[in-house]
Amino acid sequence: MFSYPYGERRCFVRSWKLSKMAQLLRTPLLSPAVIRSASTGTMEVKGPLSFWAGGRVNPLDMKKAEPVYEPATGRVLCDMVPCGPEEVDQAVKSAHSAYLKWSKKAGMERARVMLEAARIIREQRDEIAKMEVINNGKSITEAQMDIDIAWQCIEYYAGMAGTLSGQHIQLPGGSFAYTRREPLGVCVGIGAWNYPFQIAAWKSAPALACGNAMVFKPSPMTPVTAVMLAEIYAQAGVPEGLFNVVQGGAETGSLLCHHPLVAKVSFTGSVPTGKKIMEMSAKGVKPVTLELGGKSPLIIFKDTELENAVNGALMANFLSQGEVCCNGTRVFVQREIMPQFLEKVVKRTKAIQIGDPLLHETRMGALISRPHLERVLGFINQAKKEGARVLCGGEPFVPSDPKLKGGYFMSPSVLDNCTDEMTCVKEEIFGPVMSVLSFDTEEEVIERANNTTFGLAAGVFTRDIARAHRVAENLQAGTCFINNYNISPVEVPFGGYKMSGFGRENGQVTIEYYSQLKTVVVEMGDVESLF
Ligand SMILES: NC(=O)C1=CN([C@@H]2O[C@H](COP(=O)(O)OP(=O)(O)OC[C@H]3O[C@@H](n4cnc5c(N)ncnc54)[C@H](O)[C@@H]3O)[C@@H](O)[C@H]2O)C=CC1
Ligand SMILES: C[N+](C)(C)CCCC(=O)O
Repeated sequence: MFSYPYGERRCFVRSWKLSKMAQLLRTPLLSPAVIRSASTGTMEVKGPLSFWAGGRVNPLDMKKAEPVYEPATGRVLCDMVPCGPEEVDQAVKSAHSAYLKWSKKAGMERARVMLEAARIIREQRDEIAKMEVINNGKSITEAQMDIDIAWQCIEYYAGMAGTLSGQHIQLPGGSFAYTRREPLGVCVGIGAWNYPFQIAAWKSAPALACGNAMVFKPSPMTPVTAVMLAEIYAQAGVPEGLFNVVQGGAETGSLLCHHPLVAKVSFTGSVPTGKKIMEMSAKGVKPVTLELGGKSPLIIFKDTELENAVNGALMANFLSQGEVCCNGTRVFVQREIMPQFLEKVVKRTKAIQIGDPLLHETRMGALISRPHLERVLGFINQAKKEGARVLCGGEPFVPSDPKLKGGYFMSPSVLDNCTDEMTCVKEEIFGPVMSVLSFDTEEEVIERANNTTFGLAAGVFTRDIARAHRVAENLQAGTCFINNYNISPVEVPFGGYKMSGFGRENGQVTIEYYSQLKTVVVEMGDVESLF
């Protein structure tokens, strides 16, 4: 079992040594001009990618550096140097001292700084989106939407910071009680690689609005843009240490979960890791938010407006090369309209332009890594063996542009003839693979849709409003879309049922996951003692 290795005094000595050794860099990682002049295959990111105490820092042991790849070309983009126990301790301590200052500010004071951060993101939106594309492989059009959602999220919670308040409760004899909504302290965010900047914003915005500080660990595959967010918060005027980035993988993540000064962990990623996060956090009785995977159903009834349903199915499956946790990958189509639906959906899928993700006409970029691409292609092979029919795609794709030859591309796929028992229908593939299943009745499809351990999202397409709401009521999922799919306004709570996790991100309710309630009881009379 892991136990935190440092006592307070030793920790101080080590911290001092580390701060002497570590060079705190306050210059931005990348200037907007450098990013603007970059194109696919040209970018190199140099210098420290971790950030605490208001500047970028390199971990002590540079020998542990791991290469980070540009998915569209397969080139090395930068090195990711994981943080060990000493660096994690430094970052958490820097967050804690910032928390002591930030939590004493009025909500409106916090709001002003957060609005400035949102403004800077808006101003630098195209550059951040470009870096996201180079590091993640998704298309620039999508990355720009992701960055827009990120600043909107910070703006939304800035607006909420000034509204945080308690209750006044009248008690007998003029006595009363009141409640205070207080921050938790240092919150940890652990992110996945599919929405690197957006996940950092979804976690930090409500945390900071409530008066907390955050230490964020991005996925080791996408370390770049979280540091840009840290620089933006610093530029906006947060206290030094309020939003920190530590780089690393499982080991660094586990150090964060065990650190005694950490009050809460918010995690986005796979179910197996989510379980480990919960176990580790349980040792310190720390609350967790878990945003895990899914195998969401999308149900299309025969009375639907078919063009919209086809658009919905494409949006439900092919955003970010299918690497989206809430994707509606089990598409149930009512038998009578199956031929028309398949004809249209296959035609549209074949027309998806795959290629250089920095080009505006590209609609699908590269998957995150070579092993992940192979894993997704493995699911297609397995599906064929189990009797599914590949109507299109499902093959490695080599773009004509020579610089993209080493990229991790594949053609988006539609699988027909699927049954509920097939691996492609049961397991999260996390790639551009749509499995289509037919159904006859509403009752039957609800039962089949719910027959999964996941419960992140679901969708229904129909013109019958009573049916739409009845189906939404009966689907076991944290989000149900009616006549659309995968839109994510920041005002709307997002999170899972069943093994897709718990806790919510976005919306008003998330304030409750980043704050705690204190009750203050005030006696106005004399104390009546029983003794
Ligand atoms: N819900 C979602 O949005 C996502 C779901 N996934 C699912 O997970 C699969 C694997 O993707 P990964 O990035 O490998 O997900 P993962 O769950 O392994 O990693 C997510 C994050 O957790 C960290 N982590 C891993 N092990 C940890 C540990 N023991 N303690 C603390 N932190 C730890 C990782 O470094 C990363 O930052 C995907 O193929 C997909 O099925 C992946 C990304 C996002
Ligand atoms: C933005 N949205 C709704 C398409 C996906 C966000 C959830 C995730 O991290 O996969």
